[in-house]
Amino acid sequence: MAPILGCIADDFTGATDLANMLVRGGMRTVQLIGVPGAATEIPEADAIVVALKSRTNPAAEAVAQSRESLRWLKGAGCRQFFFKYCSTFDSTDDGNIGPVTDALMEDLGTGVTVACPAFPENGRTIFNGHLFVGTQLLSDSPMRNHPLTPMTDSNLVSVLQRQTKKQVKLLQFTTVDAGGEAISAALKVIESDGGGIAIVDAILDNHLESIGYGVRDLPLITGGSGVAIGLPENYRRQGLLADSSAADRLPSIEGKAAVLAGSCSVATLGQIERFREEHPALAVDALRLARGEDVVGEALDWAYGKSAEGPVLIYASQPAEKVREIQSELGRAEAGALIEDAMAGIARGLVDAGVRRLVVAGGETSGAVVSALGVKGLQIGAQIDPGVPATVSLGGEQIALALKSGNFGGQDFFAKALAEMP
Ligand SMILES: Nc1ncnc2c1ncn2[C@@H]1O[C@H](COP(=O)(O)OP(=O)(O)O)[C@@H](O)[C@H]1O
Ligand SMILES: O=C(O)[C@@H](O)C(=O)COP(=O)(O)O
Repeated sequence: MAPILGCIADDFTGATDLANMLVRGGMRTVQLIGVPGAATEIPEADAIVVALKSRTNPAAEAVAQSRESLRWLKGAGCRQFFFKYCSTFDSTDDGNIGPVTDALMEDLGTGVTVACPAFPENGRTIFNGHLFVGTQLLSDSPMRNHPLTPMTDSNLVSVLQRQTKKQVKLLQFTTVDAGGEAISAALKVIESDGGGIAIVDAILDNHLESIGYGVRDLPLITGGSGVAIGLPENYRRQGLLADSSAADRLPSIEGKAAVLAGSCSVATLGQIERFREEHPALAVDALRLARGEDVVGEALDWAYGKSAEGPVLIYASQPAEKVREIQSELGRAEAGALIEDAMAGIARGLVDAGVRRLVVAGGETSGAVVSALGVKGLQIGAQIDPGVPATVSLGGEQIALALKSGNFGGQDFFAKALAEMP
């Protein structure tokens, strides 16, 4: 049977996060890496998530890749489509959430969609259009210091309106709290009133379930993984999805293990500190990289030397003040790209030396690593922590991978992931 839901994610950890949510709902889900081509086989799955690395690309590139992915997903037979971006709405005033949403709406011939990054399980809630991270407004949270997409405005209606030509409207809490029928009625009113993109308030999972029901007839849904909670039940009700208890089964993978971190989020910095207490750890120095020193070769030699001591950690992550210093010397994008290339080279070297179990922290970092490993797709397994599943690569050498969004995971995430990966 053809897949039901076709998803386009703007980064790799975001893609696994969404896939995790769908698998939890009983949908067999496959993640494809990069824009699928004519020769890409349609996987046997209920949902396909195309993972792009487009979050910080120029908007025109992100739009082109998203459109091409949509074309492929339509060709694969998907009936509903999902554009996944970060639960902290990571973007700049130049894009890419607005331009990609506009293009997908146009290609699907729809005048209305929702934009809902809420993910209460990970502390992201939306009230009166304002995004909260835990108890803080987005603009007061550590996201204001993100190395690539600093978020300094919590009002999502304003943030999105700066990125799109469409009208951005607010679907308020009172409507959401009234349930799925009230939400679909409100969306119909928006549609007949000139259409647009509705930022949708949500505080609890039951709001996301109502939103899931309320968007059952929309061709396109946009948001974080949370808003996917209610979708599998729609498909079951429509007779499209069988009960599937084995949606998260993975093959087991033998081999050495390592952790790579390029995320500078507060959560990742804490996880690094914790892992360092019991495992060998090495910091990658961005300024030495920029001077052309063989930092990658040294890191690999160090890792080979430590391989008898169990899993090693190699990280570029630094606290915000240090990142600012490095960026003022190298440039924001340049520093990011330089470090991503280095982490990719280290991952390649580690896998060549027999590593088969890899935890990667950071969305952009995961994109760089997975691309360098030539991984074409990921089979999605059980959740390790909210938003992060275990996965196994598809095609070529099988590698167990846990791709962790910078902000996600408990303090012992790295050790927990290595213990729970297949
Ligand atoms: N020490 C550093 N200085 C500057 N930039 C860094 C440093 N360490 C990592 N980066 C860059 O910061 C970005 C982090 O983004 P990402 O990997 O998506 O993490 P997150 O998931 O926390 O957003 C990457 O481009 C990475 O290369
Ligand atoms: O929605 C989320 O928060 C994540 O799925 C996500 O997109 C992660 O992005 P990074 O923080 O850049 O890893």
